[in-house]
Amino acid sequence: MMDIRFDNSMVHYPDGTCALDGVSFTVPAGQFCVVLGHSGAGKSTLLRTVNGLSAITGGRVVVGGKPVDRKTLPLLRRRIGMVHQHYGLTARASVATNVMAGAVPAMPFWRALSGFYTPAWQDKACALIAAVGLEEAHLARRADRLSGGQQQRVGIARAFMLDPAIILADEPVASLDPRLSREVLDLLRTQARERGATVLCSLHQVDLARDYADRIIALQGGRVVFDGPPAMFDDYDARRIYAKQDAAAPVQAVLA
Ligand SMILES: Nc1ncnc2c1ncn2[C@@H]1O[C@H](COP(=O)(O)OP(=O)(O)OP(=O)(O)O)[C@@H](O)[C@H]1O
Repeated sequence: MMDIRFDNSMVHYPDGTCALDGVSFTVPAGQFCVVLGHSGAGKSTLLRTVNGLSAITGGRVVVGGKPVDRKTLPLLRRRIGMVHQHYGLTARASVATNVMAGAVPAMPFWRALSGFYTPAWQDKACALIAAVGLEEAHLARRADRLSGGQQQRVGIARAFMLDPAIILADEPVASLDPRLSREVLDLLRTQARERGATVLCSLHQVDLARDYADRIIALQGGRVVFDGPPAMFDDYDARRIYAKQDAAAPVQAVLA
């Protein structure tokens, strides 16, 4: 179990864009924390500071008591699973191979290169594929032959291959319809709870955030403008964070 602490964290990209402007909050171990905000608010950047894909330019990000830096990152990355908006699967590889690929960070380089997975990894992948609700018949199917919802199930299984303490899910349901979005978020939350993982999940749908989050963080212009339980996140807050981008759109469109 690991917590994540943002301590006045800043990210200025080399072109001068300030994507995170002094963010401070702590995600306790085991929490399902949803990050909301309009496009460009800094959600992806926030998530990516946790596994070092975006380098902080000020403040600190502390994971499980250790600051994220060049020294801690190699080991830390093995404790972090990622779920992507577009699933991030190898299209022509099988479901089983895609899930086993989640073990690559813990494998010797030559093994990863040759794609040689030990029986233990194969068993683990099978168990995870079953846990995310995919039938055995799917094991050998090509990833790109699956529906979007099934592909994201594969993405979730892969993310749990190394028993991560943390899951970073960057808009995991943005490419799915509302029914599948709920199924996938249900699955992600259940798996994270059962396995004791802390989740930082960016979403743009307010209704989903309200239903699935233990806690909502809303970002605007790289700053935290809301931090609290879903029940406290009211329509006023939703209007406020989406006001800029959706000034011309009815609020209901965002809340629907
Ligand atoms: N590599 C980069 N170089 C320069 N600016 C960047 C880079 N990545 C992101 N940005 C900028 O930083 C700001 C925050 O971007 P970020 O992707 O974190 O936001 P977001 O809330 O995840 O948006 P979206 O929902 O569209 O993915 C935006 O202004 C974006 O244009």
